[in-house]
Formats: sequence, structure tokens, C-alpha cells
Amino acid sequence: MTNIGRIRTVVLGSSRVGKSAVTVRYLTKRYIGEYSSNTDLLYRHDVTFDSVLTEVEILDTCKYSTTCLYDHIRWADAFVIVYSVVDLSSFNEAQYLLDELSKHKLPSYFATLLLGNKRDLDHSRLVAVDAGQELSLRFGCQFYEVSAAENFAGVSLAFHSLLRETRAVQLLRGLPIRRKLGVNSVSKVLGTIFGKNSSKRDRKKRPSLSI
Ligand SMILES: Nc1nc2c(ncn2[C@@H]2O[C@H](COP(=O)(O)OP(=O)(O)OP(=O)(O)O)[C@@H](O)[C@H]2O)c(=O)[nH]1
Repeated sequence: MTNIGRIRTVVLGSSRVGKSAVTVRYLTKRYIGEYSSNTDLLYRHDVTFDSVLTEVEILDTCKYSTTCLYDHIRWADAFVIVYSVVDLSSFNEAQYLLDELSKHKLPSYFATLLLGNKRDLDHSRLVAVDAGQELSLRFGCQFYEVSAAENFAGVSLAFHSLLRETRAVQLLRGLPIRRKLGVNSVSKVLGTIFGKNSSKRDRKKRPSLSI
């Protein structure tokens, strides 16, 4: 089995949306109703998916500021933005966070997952599924609605999907960057292929090349 390294993930969102609940659900398969933590918590665990072993670090944040967000952007490979489907202001906060993150996507790229939590409270829902989908389309991120309280499968699927995208990005980064060829470079390449000083007669024999 190949160990390809580490994926660092930051979980962000408004207060009480279930950031700890989804993180712990993913890591332990368990739902723990109440968490009393006033600090950010860093979890480490190894994940094997698609036969690849990866060390995953997940930072469960309890609060954030713009300064912290910049630190997170420097540190992270991936972000999970959580909102609660029964809390409209948390959805607006998610939108704000996605907007802030999008300003920093270049030159660094990080995968992002928008996670609508507490879908078990459908009777009190204030954020439609469509609204979440539209937001994710606008920012080009992944989107899932889950219930940390009700089941493990949805949360697990969402995290794995994010980790897969992150790993794909890391693999692509490892490849040599393809340089874009300008017109001059193209003619140089053609010159190298066909020889600069060949005669007109030779040139007639050359196969045509379309780019
Ligand atoms: N019904 C329901 N309640 C949930 C769900 N996930 C979390 N909760 C509850 O929501 C409350 C907040 O959950 P936390 O996981 O502590 O939320 P948090 O975003 O980490 O909170 P802070 O760190 O204080 O910002 C707790 O009472 C949880 O039991 C869910 O999927 N459904």
C-alpha cells in the first residue's frame, strides 16, 4: 500500500451548527450530543480509500476571525463549511465564508465542501436544499446535506468525497507543469521537428501538421 502523505482539513461555520458533531461522527461513527470545548481541536487519523493510505488532519474550529481564516488558508488543503438547515443566519455565514475563501483560491487551490447539517429537523427547515445546491454551484464546491444526529453514512460519504478531490489535486500538483506554447515556441518546435535549413523540395515531402 502506498502512503501518499497528508491532507489537512479545516471545519468552519457559525456557532452551534454541528461542526463538532459532524467531525466526531466521521472520525468515530458515533454521535455525541453535547461538546464543551472553547478551543479549536486537531484530530489525526489514517484513512485508507481506493487502497491508498492517507494521514488526515481535521481542525474542528470553535470560532474564527478574518485573521484566523488567513492562517487556515495557509495551513489547509481542504475546507468543510457547515451550516444548519434550521438556521438561516448560519447559511448566510457559510456564504460569507465561501466568498472569503474564493478570494484566496489562486494561486493556492483547496477543495471545499458545503455541508448542510441537521436535515433530521426537516419540519423546522429554513434553508431549502435548492439554496444549498445553488450556493455550491456558484462557488464550484461540493455539496451534501447530512444529519450528524441520525446517521454516519451521509457524513462519511461527504468527507470521503472531499478527501478524494483533495488527493486528486495533490497528485496533479506532483506532475510537471505543462508550459503553454506561444506562436514563437510553436515555430521553434516545428523547426526542430523538420529542420530549419531544409530545402523547398524537402519541405514538399513533409506531412501536414495541424495544431
Ligand atoms: N437535531 C440535530 N442536532 C444536532 C445535529 N448535529 C449537532 N446537533 C446539535 O447541535 C448542537 C451544537 O452541536 P455542536 O457539534 O457542538 O456544534 P458546533 O458547531 O461544534 O458548536 P460550537 O463549537 O459551539 O460553535 C448540539 O446540541 C448538538 O447535539 C444534527 O444533525 N441534528
